[in-house]
Amino acid sequence: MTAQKGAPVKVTSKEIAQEFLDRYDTFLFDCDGVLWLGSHALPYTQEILNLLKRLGKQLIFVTNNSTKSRLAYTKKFASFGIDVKEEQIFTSGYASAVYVRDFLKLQPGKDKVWVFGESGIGEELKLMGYESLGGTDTRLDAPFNAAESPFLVNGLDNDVSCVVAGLDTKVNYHRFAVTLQYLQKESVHFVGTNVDSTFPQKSYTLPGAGSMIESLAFSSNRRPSYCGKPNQNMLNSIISTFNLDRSKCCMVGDRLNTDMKFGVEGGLGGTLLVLSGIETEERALEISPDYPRPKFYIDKLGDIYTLTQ
Ligand SMILES: C[C@H](OP(=O)(O)O)C(=O)O
Ligand SMILES: [Mg+2]
Repeated sequence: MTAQKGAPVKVTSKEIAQEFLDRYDTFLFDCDGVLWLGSHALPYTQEILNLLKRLGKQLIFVTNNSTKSRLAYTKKFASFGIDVKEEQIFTSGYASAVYVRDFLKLQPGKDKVWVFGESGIGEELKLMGYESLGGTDTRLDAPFNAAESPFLVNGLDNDVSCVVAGLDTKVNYHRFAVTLQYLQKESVHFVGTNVDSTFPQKSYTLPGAGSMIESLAFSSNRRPSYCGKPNQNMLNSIISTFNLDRSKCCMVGDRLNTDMKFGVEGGLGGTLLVLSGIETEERALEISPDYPRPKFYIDKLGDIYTLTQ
């Protein structure tokens, strides 16, 4: 891993903030912990994004949160008064559906996908022509009983060729039990949306997708192919889609082992760690073999707006 040369620089003055803005043409933004915490927008999120638009910067949003589709995320942005097009948004659910289509090359109309997760996964798969089972099916909310589960009493669906697992805030033993049956079939691929151990909210840090996917990995004794950050397939497709100059791009995120690793391993011109989500200043400054240090860091993204006005 290419370590970020030199100690991270904290953005605390107008001069540093302006120099930071002038360096890059494109900003790739993580969402949870950077722009918002759950349903609460972080301070000056709308203002800083509008400032960047006025400066002619390109904005791309890259979230490991697979619970919503790209289209659903445009509605979340709109609820905060921010106009974002679907094409600007990349989720780990979308990256997983691309992996199913382009890497596993499953056949729509023939190969089905069992989903452990929320609507964002099934909706992206559906847009690519795949039928998915499980996911938000409310029959999974019932307490698990092997003799009564509609997913087991008639046997597993033999057309299921892949499991895609992500964050599921309605997680229960029924979902784990049926998903494990599919994972016990060697012919069924195991795809994980993202490795995040936790999920930042306004007042709490909650279990993240990785904590659920790793539970499935442990019980099935199988390793998932993770598709979200820091997987470089997602960054490579973003770079080629928008024909970007990596040296003029900056990744902005709140997590060292996903967002900062994604940017540094992707050879981007810079990284900005925000301390409004998962990480602390101590962790931003420590040298670790597991993740790179950011080039810049800041208490919260909106400080760039307040420092430069
Ligand atoms: C935390 C992560 O989302 P992100 O921070 O990548 O938007 C997730 O929701 O699992
Ligand atoms: Mg985040």
